[in-house]
Amino acid sequence: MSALLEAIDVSRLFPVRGSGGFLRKRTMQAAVQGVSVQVNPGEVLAVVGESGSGKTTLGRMLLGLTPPSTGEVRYEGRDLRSLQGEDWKRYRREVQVVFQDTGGSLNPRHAIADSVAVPMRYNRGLSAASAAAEADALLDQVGLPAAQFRHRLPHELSGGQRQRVGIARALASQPRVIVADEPVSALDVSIRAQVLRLLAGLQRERGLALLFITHDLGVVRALADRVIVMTGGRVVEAASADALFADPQHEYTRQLLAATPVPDPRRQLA
Ligand SMILES: Nc1ncnc2c1ncn2[C@@H]1O[C@H](COP(=O)(O)OP(=O)(O)OP(=O)(O)O)[C@@H](O)[C@H]1O
Repeated sequence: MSALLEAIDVSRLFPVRGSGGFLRKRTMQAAVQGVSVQVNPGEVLAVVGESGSGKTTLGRMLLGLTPPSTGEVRYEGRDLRSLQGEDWKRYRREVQVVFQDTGGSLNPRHAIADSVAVPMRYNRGLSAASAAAEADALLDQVGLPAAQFRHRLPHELSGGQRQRVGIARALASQPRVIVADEPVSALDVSIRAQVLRLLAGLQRERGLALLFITHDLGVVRALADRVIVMTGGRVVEAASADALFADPQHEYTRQLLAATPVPDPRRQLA
């Protein structure tokens, strides 16, 4: 199977901050070093590792938000740097993101139905009326009945509801890939499973590829087909989820598994 989205030997350097917050000239630190990863159509690939291991930086490179210092990112086999005009727009439309805190990316003065309709109009050229109808249908699908929710403002929603809007907004562009960066970590434990179940259901129904960034191995076990494990900006293990949990190969993965109780996946999403 050929990869839909891939990083080939990417590294990303950032300037190191001195203790006073000053940028020390020419002192650079690699957030990601020599990482290759393939996201195949329709699969759930989890990127797991402790805080600071480079997961978000890798996700941002795949999203075209942070350019790699070296190496390349390809969509459908083409280097992002070579994409122009319609090809670039199509990539931006087909590869969407769900952040940890969607609230911050929603316009506080826009009704949520408008936030969902905007990408339909601008990315897909729908008329205002078609976008409004489709936005209503999407809100229904993510568990926010449109009749009740369409006119609400972001601050009138709970964190879990805002995250549902974030998912609807990502889907509004009819993506083929969603990069979800810790999408439930900021939510109350009690509602994490609901939002995860929603994401997993939509991924399956729509055959989306999902790159799921998390430090939560329970989530990995419940959702992922494949897993890559990062530490210190490098990938130390890549395996199917089943193989990773049954027979971790790398010492770091074994430590991660030993440090975290991983509940039965059936209970996570049941
Ligand atoms: N814009 C930036 N400028 C400077 N350093 C950065 C920047 N972005 C990331 N870093 C550094 O790169 C390293 C990796 O960060 P990154 O956010 O990718 O890790 P992470 O695994 O996603 O961590 P977390 O789970 O805490 O978000 C960290 O040391 C971080 O401080």
